[in-house]
Amino acid sequence: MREAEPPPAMEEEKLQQLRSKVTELLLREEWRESIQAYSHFITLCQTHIPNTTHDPNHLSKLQKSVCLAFSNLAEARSRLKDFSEALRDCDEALKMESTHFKTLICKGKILLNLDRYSRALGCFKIAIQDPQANANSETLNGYLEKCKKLEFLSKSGAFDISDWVLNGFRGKSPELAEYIGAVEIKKSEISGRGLFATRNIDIGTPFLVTKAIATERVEDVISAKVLGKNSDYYGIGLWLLASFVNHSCNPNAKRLHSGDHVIVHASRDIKAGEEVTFAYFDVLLPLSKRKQMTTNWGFSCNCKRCRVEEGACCKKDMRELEIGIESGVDLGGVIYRLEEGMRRWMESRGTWRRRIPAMEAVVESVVDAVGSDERILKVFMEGVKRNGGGGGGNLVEMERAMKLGRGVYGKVMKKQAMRNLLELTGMNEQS
Ligand SMILES: C[S@@+](CC[C@H](N)C(=O)[O-])C[C@H]1O[C@@H](n2cnc3c(N)ncnc32)[C@H](O)[C@@H]1O
Repeated sequence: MREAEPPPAMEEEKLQQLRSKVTELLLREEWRESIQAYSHFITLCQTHIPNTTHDPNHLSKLQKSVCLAFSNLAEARSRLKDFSEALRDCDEALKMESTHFKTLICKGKILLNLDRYSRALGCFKIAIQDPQANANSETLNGYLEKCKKLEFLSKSGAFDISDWVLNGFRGKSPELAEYIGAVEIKKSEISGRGLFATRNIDIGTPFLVTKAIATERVEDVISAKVLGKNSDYYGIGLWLLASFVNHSCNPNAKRLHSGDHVIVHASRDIKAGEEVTFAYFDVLLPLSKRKQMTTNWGFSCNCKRCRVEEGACCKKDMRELEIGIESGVDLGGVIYRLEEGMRRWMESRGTWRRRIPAMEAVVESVVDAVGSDERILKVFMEGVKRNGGGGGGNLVEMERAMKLGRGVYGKVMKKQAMRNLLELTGMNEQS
């Protein structure tokens, strides 16, 4: 026997009760419960829609309720970061009312979160034409500007994180967009697959800015860890494209974490076709310690530097260097002695083009390998200060400092900001 349909008044009352309940859940920000309740509410409304076709007013009211419920459902899902389902809910709402203000804002915000800047811009552009936009014009214009800015950044890679760096990586982290520069994934000689440059990349140039696809954090925000500057780094994440970058003890790229994003820049000039590599750990360590580190990481390092240092040609020099580092811990002294040795060697032979000797290999493995290490920059600054500098030398030294600085911080720092930073570290005292 068919169950009798409830009279419209009763049905309306039931819906009203459910409506109050879901609104309360939403206001209390109980997202999971809101999702359940809204889904139930929508199903209930949808079963009643066929019974209301004879009453256009009632039908339209019901459809409006469903549209709003889908919109709120999307909001609740997006709060739980279920963006794909949330987008589907937005589209359901927009099917019923293509310019639904609340849904357009919600969809725009979701798309922004998913780094779909131009589609997000499209949503906000429609929303701003709604009369309700007047009361929210500041927020809406903010979103429009943000979309335009991020769209530009994702196309140009013209990031500037000067303020944040100069502020010691504290405070508001810079607004970043996903950006993929001239790179591709290919088979690597180091191990498995690797990331390769498809064009020459100048030192300091950011060529990959990407958001973590998964994070696990102890603190609310993953804070930046740049060479020990931020000791409060408590988080792990998976950055898909960056995860193809192999380790090298002579790396040519550097990472900088900002929120969920990682910015990758060239810490040395990278040639087209060259593999992009990171230092997974402190590569200023001597060979024996680095071997321990790679063992901890679960692999045996197959980078060029390790292969050279393991080779017979420079074992003696490397041993001396290791003893020097282990006993003296005077990093500056070691590096300067090595540079001095290299200079003398060059002078005695009168040319740079001869066969690369052991000492040069040693110097290269220390200075070149870790040139993007902030400690090297500091040692260099101290050396410049100690030696006084002066006259034309200043300019050359400043250029070297700028190059080292770009290796450390990247071109993501404006030139003037970089100058200020270097001056803060003491470069100005000699001018
Ligand atoms: C983040 S993945 C790099 C991408 C990896 N090659 C792939 O094909 O997916 C890190 C892994 O690559 C390998 N690897 C990275 N650098 C290496 C190196 N210098 N020598 C040997 N294996 C390395 C190790 O197996 C390491 O666990």
